[in-house]
Amino acid sequence: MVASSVLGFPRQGVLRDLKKATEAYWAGKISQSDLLAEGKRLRLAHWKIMKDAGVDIIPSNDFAYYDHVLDHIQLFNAIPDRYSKHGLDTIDQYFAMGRGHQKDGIDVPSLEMVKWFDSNYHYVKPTFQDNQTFKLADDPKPVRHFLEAKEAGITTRPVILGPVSFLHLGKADRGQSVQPIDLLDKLLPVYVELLEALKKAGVEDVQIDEPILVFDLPPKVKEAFKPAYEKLSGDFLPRLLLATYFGDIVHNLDVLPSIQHLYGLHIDLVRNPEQLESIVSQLGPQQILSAGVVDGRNIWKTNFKRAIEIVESTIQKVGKERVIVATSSSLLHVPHTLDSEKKLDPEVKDWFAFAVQKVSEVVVIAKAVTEGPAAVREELEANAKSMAARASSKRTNNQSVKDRLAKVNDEMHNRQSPFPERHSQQKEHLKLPTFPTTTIGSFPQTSEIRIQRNKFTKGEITEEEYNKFIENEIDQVIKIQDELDLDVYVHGEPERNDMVQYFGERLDGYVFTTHAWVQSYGSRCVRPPIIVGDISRPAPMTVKESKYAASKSKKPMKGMLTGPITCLRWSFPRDDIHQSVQAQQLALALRDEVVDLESAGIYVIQVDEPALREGLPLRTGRERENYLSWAVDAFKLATSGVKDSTQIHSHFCYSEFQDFFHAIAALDADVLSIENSKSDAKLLQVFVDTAYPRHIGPGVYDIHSPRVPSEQEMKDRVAEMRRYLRPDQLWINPDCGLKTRQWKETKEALTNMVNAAKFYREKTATA
Ligand SMILES: CN1c2c(nc(N)[nH]c2=O)NC[C@@H]1CNc1ccc(C(=O)N[C@@H](CCC(=O)N[C@@H](CCC(=O)N[C@@H](CCC(=O)O)C(=O)O)C(=O)O)C(=O)O)cc1
Ligand SMILES: N[C@@H](CCS)C(=O)O
Ligand SMILES: [Zn+2]
Repeated sequence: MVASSVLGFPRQGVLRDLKKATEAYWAGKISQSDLLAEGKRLRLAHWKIMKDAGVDIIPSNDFAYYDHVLDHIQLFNAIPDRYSKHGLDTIDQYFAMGRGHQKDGIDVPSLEMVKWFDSNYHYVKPTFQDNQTFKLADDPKPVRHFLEAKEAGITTRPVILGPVSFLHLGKADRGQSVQPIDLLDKLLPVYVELLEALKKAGVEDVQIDEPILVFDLPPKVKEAFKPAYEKLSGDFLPRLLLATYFGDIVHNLDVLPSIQHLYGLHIDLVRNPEQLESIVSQLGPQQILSAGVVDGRNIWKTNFKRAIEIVESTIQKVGKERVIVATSSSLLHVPHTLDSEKKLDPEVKDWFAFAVQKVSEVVVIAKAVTEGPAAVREELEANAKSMAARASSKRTNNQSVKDRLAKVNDEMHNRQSPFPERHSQQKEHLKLPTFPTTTIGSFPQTSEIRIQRNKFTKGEITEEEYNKFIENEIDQVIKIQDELDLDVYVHGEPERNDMVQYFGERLDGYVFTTHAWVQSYGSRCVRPPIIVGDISRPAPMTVKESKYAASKSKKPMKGMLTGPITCLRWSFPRDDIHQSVQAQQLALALRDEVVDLESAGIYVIQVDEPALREGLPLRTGRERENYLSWAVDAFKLATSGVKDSTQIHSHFCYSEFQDFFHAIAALDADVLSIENSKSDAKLLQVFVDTAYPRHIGPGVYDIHSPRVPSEQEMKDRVAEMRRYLRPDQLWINPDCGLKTRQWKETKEALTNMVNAAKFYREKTATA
């Protein structure tokens, strides 16, 4: 029999129940036990969905209140002193690491949070000390959750992050120099202890994730697998199925023979079906292959015919008893259920599968290969019909979009003049002081804004009333920026539900959902729009609000757009045409918007590309350069239609550019704002090494945390930046937009930020 398996399930629940409970707990509206009870309810509900669907191998310990990597930090007691010394309750200490803690006399910023591989999910980075020790938590969560499921009559396979990935995905704490992988010997005994405890609780198999095997790894990290997995195997421990996802592991094949004593291996055959042959050739004679054929990263229905062919070919190679049919990765990255979507056009709804539907898909595929296609004939026929309908739909063939694309030429990718000429015109035109201050676009999305938007969506208020409300919000935001004395203003983005969803809702070729939420970080979720066809812009998308704001402000107003790559990456993209074509279609739509903004009197335009980096293929080499080439072209196509005197900004909320700086430079943006407050200012060295000529605003404070940094902290940060950047080059801004913050902390933090900028402005003037 071929077993079916799911690598992980979304945590939030049908209506983002976990988000609501967590935020209510933070706000002091529910108790700790209420929150824990809600977590338990959700876990049980999700296990039951999988059990009722007939899944053979159901995951546990995939649930996390904030982030699963953070769970492991606490599980192994890799908790920096600054969090452990206050005697906080376990869960509060956990949230303090995730989001910072600033109350009851405790003031500690969060740990760094970064992208999980090439997804839009963020994990909390393990942060190690030179004298790091590890200790297994009392009552370890993987054991507790396994027993919880068992009590409900559900046998699960716990998921844990493997020791090599846990270390490699971490970093040395600020001021420390330890190389995380050197901590392996100290960490392994704690893994053994955990596995022993799991075995004692009745666990037979564990899914141990080592996703870093998809990267190009330093030799030292590669060599760490052998000793690690030797120590983690033995009759006294559960059997281990090592899981990889989001890429192929063929380049790390030489690691596999060293871990032959593993029970099995999981590989992603959605991304890289071609790796099957090589992997199978390295499997030991008894080892299981878990074939990831149901996409954990996108919402398209699985093509059963294709998936069954892959599984059948695996069976031919290793035999039925050694194959598992699985999701390609955890389903964390897809929304909960399609059943909640009552407004989707039935034509496209028939093309989609969310987590609940994907759970059934693995069961159908496993049954098809176990019992033969006749056992699931109806499902196979319906699936073939959906595939055919999608392939022949009119949505995917818009001739006018194709015609316009054919006319794109090189000239359309370049600004009229090089930067020095543009800069002198912009200087004349905008008259900005040194160390100009600005924000990244969004101001707090208050519950009042969300309530009014919700009322408008439901038809409870008219468009006129909603527009009036938005204008009033813009008025307020301008008044506050006047009071703060910022230099380049923004309109605050009150009309936007999300920086990608908003554009998806205004472009042809997209559909959007009502409940299809996906966790982005902590309690924050996004509702990615879905690209179903060729993209075009039926009408201006942002001009009305920006024009209104500009008419009310005395300082330059920055127009605010989401760039083509970010629109692509944070949507669910099509899988029937190359992403470069989708990016080009988006770029042309945005180019029209940029030109329309300029015509409306907006002379500073920011085109956000925070997703540019996460789109980088995970391995270095030709594939990466190819991506960067079309991604940079898309940005330039979107932004090059304006005059020299119009200043193009771009924004990235990450600080690691080292591996693709040439692409950032090639964007030719007049001003870049980047995240920098939580990373080492040394990362700015790349701007020095490359003699980067244009302007940069490295964020001076972290916006993910409610904590307000003092004026002195920001001055210190600016002082560090000044070691790398020329005074005439440096802008002062936060790390990212302020939509998740409250007004009180926003005003306080920005006051400190503007004061820090003024301090340096005066100092430079008198020097
Ligand atoms: C900058 N980032 C973004 C990423 N991806 C995106 N797609 N967008 C981003 O901005 N990736 C990297 C980072 C991640 N950062 C964030 C930051 C903030 C959020 C966030 O705040 N998400 C919100 C949801 C946003 C949204 O769409 N809001 C809707 C309201 C929807 C809603 O809650 N409706 C209620 C009813 C209304 C009410 O009564 O409040 C309901 O449906 O129940 C809107 O504004 O209209 C979040 O709350 O999690 C995400 C990623
Ligand atoms: N303009 C957006 C960028 C977020 S990455 C914002 O300010 O929210
Ligand atoms: Zn950002």
